[in-house]
Amino acid sequence: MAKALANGFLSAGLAKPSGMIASVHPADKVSLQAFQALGVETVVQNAPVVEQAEVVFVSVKPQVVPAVLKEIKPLSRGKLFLSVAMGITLQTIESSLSPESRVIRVMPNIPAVVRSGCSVYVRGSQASDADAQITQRLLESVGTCEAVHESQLDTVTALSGSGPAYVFVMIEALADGAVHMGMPRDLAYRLAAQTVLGAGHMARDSGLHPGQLKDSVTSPGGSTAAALRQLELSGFRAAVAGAVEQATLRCKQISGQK
Ligand SMILES: NC(=O)C1=CN([C@@H]2O[C@H](COP(=O)(O)OP(=O)(O)OC[C@H]3O[C@@H](n4cnc5c(N)ncnc54)[C@H](O)[C@@H]3O)[C@@H](O)[C@H]2O)C=CC1
Ligand SMILES: O=C(O)[C@@H]1CCC=N1
Repeated sequence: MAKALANGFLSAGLAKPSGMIASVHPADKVSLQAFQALGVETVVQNAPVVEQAEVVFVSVKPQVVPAVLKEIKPLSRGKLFLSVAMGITLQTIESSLSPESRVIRVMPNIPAVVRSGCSVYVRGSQASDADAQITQRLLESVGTCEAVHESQLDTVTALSGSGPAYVFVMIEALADGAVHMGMPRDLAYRLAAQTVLGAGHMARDSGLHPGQLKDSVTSPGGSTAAALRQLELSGFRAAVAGAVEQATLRCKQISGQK
């Protein structure tokens, strides 16, 4: 996620490679090379990052967050931390860093890499209006960004944080169906991806309910109606809604709420 954000900030012209520094696990050569390819200084300790940066993204796996916060606590005074870790609460982060640090929880998503992400954020107890503005500005440069209450964050994670994965599976499945019917795979992926993009655009911008948009595609007695019947028989809606529910529960499990 950090690489996607860095890439997005650079494409947006909001930051220069010389203005960023990234730390990676010493064994993680893939991340090392990815940040280096962006021209960003990359180190294998966290201290130089916290010492040099004013805004520090915490973008390690939730299980690694406690050890990283413990390590950087002595350096954290006066810094703004933006944590993208799922399931790690503001209370946990704030109590693990200097009381004079400021924390904001952010839930971005991976399309930030192409500046089509969507993010939400929640201000910690010490974060100022200026910190919220910095967060908003950074994340709006790579997509949409809005403030939410922390009680929404697990469900946001399950919907828009993880959501691109569900959509990628759908694109694969759409293409698989077309390939099964004899279409070349590259054409199938192009059409599937553009179909999702176009439908998403309409769902976002038309002001119409998704059900109305669905109806506009569904000619009486036609192919879409036949396809939709098959989706309903296969439990498509329940499968997708269930995925969001399961992901939310996993976030709560990680944060110790369940
Ligand atoms: N991948 C996604 O689409 C999204 C991920 N997130 C959050 O982002 C965080 C990172 O997830 P991913 O990027 O998917 O995982 P990842 O495994 O791709 O990245 C983790 C990064 O942490 C680094 N790392 C590991 N141990 C470290 C340590 N001790 N000190 C410094 N760096 C260390 C690794 O080198 C790697 O670059 C997670 O907390 C996740 O919940 C949030 C939204 C979306
Ligand atoms: O799978 C995960 O845990 C993270 C959180 C949201 C997207 N990826």
